[in-house]
Amino acid sequence: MGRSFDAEDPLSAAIAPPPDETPEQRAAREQAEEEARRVSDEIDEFLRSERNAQRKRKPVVKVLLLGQSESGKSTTLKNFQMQYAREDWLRERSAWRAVVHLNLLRSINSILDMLSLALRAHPSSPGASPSMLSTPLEPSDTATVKGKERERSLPPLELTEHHKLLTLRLAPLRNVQRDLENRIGTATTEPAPPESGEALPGLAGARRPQEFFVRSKDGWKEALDRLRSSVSAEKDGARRERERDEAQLGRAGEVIESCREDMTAVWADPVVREMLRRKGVRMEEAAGFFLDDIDRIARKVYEPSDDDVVRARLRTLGVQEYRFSIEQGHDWLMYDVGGTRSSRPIWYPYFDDVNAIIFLAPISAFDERLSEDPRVNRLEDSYALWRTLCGLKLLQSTQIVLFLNKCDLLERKLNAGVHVKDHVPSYGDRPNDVDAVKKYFQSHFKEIARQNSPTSRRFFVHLTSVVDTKNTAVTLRTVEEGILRESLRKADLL
Ligand SMILES: Nc1nc2c(ncn2[C@@H]2O[C@H](COP(=O)(O)OP(=O)(O)OP(=O)(O)O)[C@@H](O)[C@H]2O)c(=O)[nH]1
Ligand SMILES: [Mg+2]
Repeated sequence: MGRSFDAEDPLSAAIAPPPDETPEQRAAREQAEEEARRVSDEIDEFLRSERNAQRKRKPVVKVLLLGQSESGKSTTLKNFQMQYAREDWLRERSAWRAVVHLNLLRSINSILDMLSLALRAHPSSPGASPSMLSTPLEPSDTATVKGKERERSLPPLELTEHHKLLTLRLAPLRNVQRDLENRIGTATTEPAPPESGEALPGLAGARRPQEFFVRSKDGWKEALDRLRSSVSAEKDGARRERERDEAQLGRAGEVIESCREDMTAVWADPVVREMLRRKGVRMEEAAGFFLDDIDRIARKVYEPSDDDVVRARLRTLGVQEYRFSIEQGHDWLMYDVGGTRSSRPIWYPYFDDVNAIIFLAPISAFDERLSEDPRVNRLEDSYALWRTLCGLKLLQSTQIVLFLNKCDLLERKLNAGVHVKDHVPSYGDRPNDVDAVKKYFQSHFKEIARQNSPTSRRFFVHLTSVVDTKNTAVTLRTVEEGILRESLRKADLL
């Protein structure tokens, strides 16, 4: 098929065939033009069907996960991901190896810190001074530290040369921890307490839009990407960097494996356990607890299981956004935010158009303090946040689902002899058993919602342990159906 060209028109002139075109050249040109037209038609058709599909698509359901730091937001998101985005989950799973190893090293090194200090203060150790006993190192995570006074009046710990040897042999783990922290990034370190006395009280006073920033670059999603070998492989420089990183991770794995037996020995040692007991340190309750799994995970070839990934701790900085396709073609956008006080101002811009909020309050934290502000009780902080959210006019028609989380830790704590009324005076003489405590906290949150909501709203609550993936799957299914029904109702689609 030929084409006519207008010699006056500069564009026609520019694309006109050469005047001395042979019949073969002309046939080839026409064939190429035909092919180009076919491709162009295909593109047009593709764009048309995409536009139609967009029009037919059901509305995106937006869900925001809120709660203080370590309340379990990212863990809840992992449960969603495991259930609804299985492929992504499997692709990412082995990248969690370094995070699990880091969690383990932080626990072991904090025990070694305490052990070294106790060894120096031990009466048989040369150069020991009684003053050393009064300045024990705090563990690096949120394990509770209590009973320092009681510790001083007890007989000395039966520390031996064997303990000293163990601390020496495990010394290389400090460098490995540092390397892994550098490798994974700032999401691995907990925030420092505020320097001045004025911390952000809940959300109040934090509404300063000019401070809005998203540092998702540093969040756990990106930290994982840095650990995933397939990322940035295309450029030479990036490939060299990746190979160097992989070699570094490989070396870390070797050192960890070579220390496996000694780590097991430290954690199983009765004197070490007694030392922790005297200090009131309950490692089992700290985030990222893997000390009971040393034999399985302190290996170079270790592959994290689903449960390991759910239990691994990497804090969120900024806002992480995830899209899931949940049944019937509904897309869900979930936002996971950082929960520390300084992260909270960045929650506001997301309140405008979310369909639902899942608010997590870790009820086991009734005897703990915020790591970013040790003056504040964690349960009180959750109450304050809940009060603020329930009272916001902007959210008055947003569905809020409350997860009273970490029920497993609550039970463990009560069984260990911790009394709620020692930390929550209003608990009074109610029984110190798990059902009574859950009921009490639940009614307290319900009452806050009732008193502070601008208009009456239904109280949706779930008692959860989101590290228990089986039960959480059932909870999420109920939550998902409820949120979907509510958002369809609002969009007049039901
Ligand atoms: N035992 C137990 N551990 C939990 C539970 N929920 C979360 N965790 C653990 O608590 C730690 C903190 O959980 P995350 O989900 O990282 O907390 P987060 O709310 O995302 O914290 P930020 O990112 O700092 O705001 C992780 O090690 C989790 O495995 C629970 O119900 N029970
Ligand atoms: Mg998080």
